[in-house]
Amino acid sequence: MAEIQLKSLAHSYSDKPGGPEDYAIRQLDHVWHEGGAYALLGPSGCGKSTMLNIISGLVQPSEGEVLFDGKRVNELSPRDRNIAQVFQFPVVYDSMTVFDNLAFPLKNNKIPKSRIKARVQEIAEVLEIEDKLYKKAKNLTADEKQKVSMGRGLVREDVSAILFDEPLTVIDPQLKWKLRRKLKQIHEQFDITMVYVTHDQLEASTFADKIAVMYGGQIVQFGTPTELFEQPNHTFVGYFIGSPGMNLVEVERSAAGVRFRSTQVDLAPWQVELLKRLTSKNIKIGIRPEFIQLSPTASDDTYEAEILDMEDLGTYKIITVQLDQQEMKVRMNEEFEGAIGSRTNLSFPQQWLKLYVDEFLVQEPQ
Ligand SMILES: Nc1ncnc2c1ncn2[C@@H]1O[C@H](COP(=O)(O)OP(=O)(O)OP(=O)(O)O)[C@@H](O)[C@H]1O
Repeated sequence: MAEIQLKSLAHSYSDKPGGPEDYAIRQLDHVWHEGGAYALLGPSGCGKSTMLNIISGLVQPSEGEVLFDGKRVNELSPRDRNIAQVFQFPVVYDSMTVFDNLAFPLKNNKIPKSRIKARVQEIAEVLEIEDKLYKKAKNLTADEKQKVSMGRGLVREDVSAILFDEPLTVIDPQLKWKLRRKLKQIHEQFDITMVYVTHDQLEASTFADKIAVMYGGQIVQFGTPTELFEQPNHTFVGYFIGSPGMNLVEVERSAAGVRFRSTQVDLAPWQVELLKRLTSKNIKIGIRPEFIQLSPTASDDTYEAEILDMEDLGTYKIITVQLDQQEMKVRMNEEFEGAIGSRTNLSFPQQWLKLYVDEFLVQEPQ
């Protein structure tokens, strides 16, 4: 097991990178602590696979250092880094039995035969493939093959970390949740540093204790699922996490806060104060659909809006409202009654109204 530290890391696939847009990873510092269960979450092309490949040694970073337990490993080959990597598609030797596939990494490391047998048996039991041990891998289903791929990573006791690159892509939807739970159990049992790459927020939050959200080659937030939901540090996190994502509205400065068109939105005094000190005109307010309140009656702190649409999702409803030409989503419980085309009154509880300048959250001074 190891702590993995990325120090001033950047990577461009181009020999002569011009601007930041030529970088798959833009200057970042990050630590994956020993024994943690982490997810690396982000949209296609944001640099997730590049980061995993840099950690495992398949890609040499153009700038910066990779440290395992404080020691630089940039010059070490993938084999010498002792990292197991599980890819989207199973990597198994079809002509070998499941036993031989699982034993392969151990035979390579010259582990005694009796130990290999015991360890392969243990891992096969954990993955529930012990009845397949003497079958040829080519006769397995896609998800069984992927279990073997995972097993090949888990079987080595000296492994520093296991990196999973969208490992459930080829798995049947019904089996996905089962395998995800299995991975979680494996983490608890073996206490190995695990980094799980996905673009699916549900997969990320069921597997990981902490999630790194990646966007445009940068980690824009590293936090627990609750932190990412309640306190998104970047507009992208607000938009990407949640279903639907955060309502984000472009605004301008005003005396007591901000405004869009003729709608004045008061902010907390500390937010007004900090906004005065910043010069950027790229200002947004953000509020999650779960935190907007709707009421049939108007009061001093409500805004009159129109209900444009209602989507009944069984246990809750997603209401689309329009306030001063601005559409917003509101999540209400199933009892909510309202008619499309009717008026309603919105309020934005101050604790959940976030302010973003240049896409980053303006944080309350401690
Ligand atoms: N071998 C390569 N040569 C050149 N550019 C590459 C190479 N691999 C990736 N890229 C580019 O680097 C950027 C990051 O890609 P990367 O595969 O790391 O993202 P990702 O988040 O893993 O995406 P996906 O989920 O689609 O795999 C993308 O713009 C991609 O086109």
